[in-house]
Amino acid sequence: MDYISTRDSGHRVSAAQAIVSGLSPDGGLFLPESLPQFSLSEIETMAKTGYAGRAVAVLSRFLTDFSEDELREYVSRAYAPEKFPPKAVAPVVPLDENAHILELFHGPTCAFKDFALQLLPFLLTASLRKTGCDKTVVILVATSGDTGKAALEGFADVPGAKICVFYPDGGTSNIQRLQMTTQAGENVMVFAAEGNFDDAQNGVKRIFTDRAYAEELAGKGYILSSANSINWGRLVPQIAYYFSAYCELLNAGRIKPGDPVNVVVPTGNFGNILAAYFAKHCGLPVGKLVCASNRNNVLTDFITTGTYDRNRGFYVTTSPSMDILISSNLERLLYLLCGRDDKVLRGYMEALAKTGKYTVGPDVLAKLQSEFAAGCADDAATAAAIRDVYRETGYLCDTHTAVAVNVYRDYAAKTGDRTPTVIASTASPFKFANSVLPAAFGRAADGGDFALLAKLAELSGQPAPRALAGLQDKTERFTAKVEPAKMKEAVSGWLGL
Ligand SMILES: N[C@@H](CCOP(=O)(O)O)C(=O)O
Repeated sequence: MDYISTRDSGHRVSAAQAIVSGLSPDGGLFLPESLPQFSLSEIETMAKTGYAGRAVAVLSRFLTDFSEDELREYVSRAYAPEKFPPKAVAPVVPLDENAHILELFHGPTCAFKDFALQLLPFLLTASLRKTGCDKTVVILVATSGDTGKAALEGFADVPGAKICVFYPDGGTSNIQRLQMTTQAGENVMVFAAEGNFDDAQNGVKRIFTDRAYAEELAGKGYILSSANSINWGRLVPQIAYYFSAYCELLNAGRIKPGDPVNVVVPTGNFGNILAAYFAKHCGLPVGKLVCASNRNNVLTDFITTGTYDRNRGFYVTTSPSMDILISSNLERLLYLLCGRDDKVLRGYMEALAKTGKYTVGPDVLAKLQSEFAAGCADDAATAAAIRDVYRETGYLCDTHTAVAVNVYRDYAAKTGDRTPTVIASTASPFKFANSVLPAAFGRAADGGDFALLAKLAELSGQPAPRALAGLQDKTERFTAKVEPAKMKEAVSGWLGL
């Protein structure tokens, strides 16, 4: 199967080439030329296997230049028992009669990003081989909190790879920051970028599309790639866990084969919900896709009105991984909704770059609204959702998941939709103990990060993940700051150019 750039439908590459490049040189994102279809009986067969079997079944239909044996090996290493709990890689926990939490935070860095970023190093190094590239791959990452650590963990000391992460200075939780700044590995670098996530992401995209810089790097034996969800290799492993969630519901007798489920996703860069959209369009019985945002509610407004307008205040919230106003993956959805018309898509993206806004036509808006619902929750509503869910069910959710629960409850109340629902839980509550502790238990968030972790463990009766509690014994290695305009120079300096 070939992959096509959203900004030039004539630009076709193999899966391996798409994974190596990350972003298309024209600035577009790669998409499969068509979507593989899964029948109900194939989904029922998947339900009889474990997580690895489901992941291989999905990946092999998208990554057709990889053999099933290769994929099986990569998947078994990525989701090995020392990284994810073997019987509960992506468990589904009932919240009430209709709602279920898909827990995606049991990997090494306690966030859903591990599903893709434990696998991407295998996919990327194999893709370099398949494309005959003998250069060292330099992975640039912009993060609002979770991707950065997951990417560092995945790529640390991977031969033939170097990784550099930019996080917004002051824009992540302190635990998220420490996860990154204490990262071990000879091939890793972390910078605090001045400004917000959008500034960091724009800076990284500028570097990717700087052809002269790519040539300069090539001359020194380097090639750039991305571990953000602009890279197709980041997105495709996420499609697998929506199939897995459906299988879990079937196995638990919560649904019958063919029953539709709604999916609610807290999202900033639109990658996680887009993975659910792809699962739906590959044949998974999904009804509504509910897009949940925090106070940075540019996506809520877009889905409600058809106008995407990033000209608004940027807020630092208690769900920092979603503090984003330029949602990269929306470009992929728009391309599909406008019938793969690259000219129309380029028009939207040019308007976004020049004016910070665009409005889609009524046909695109109608298609969008037929599949997506949207809502948002500010920090107070998020805290109230954590408190209510904990009091009602004993379930402790993190701030991002709480945004989704709040939006789901609003959606269900407004529409009366009682379809069985999967709510993606994207991070461990312990990553955000400073917000979760006061919300769930009414305790003041004082005493330092690790005292808060310990208190949350004590009051909830759940152990704090070792990967987080262990941070207190680690030394911070990375303290450098950089202006977004100087990110390229920072990369060059780190590479010793
Ligand atoms: N929420 C992300 C922001 C980057 O998104 P990605 O899906 O492109 O990696 C984060 O936690 O960094």
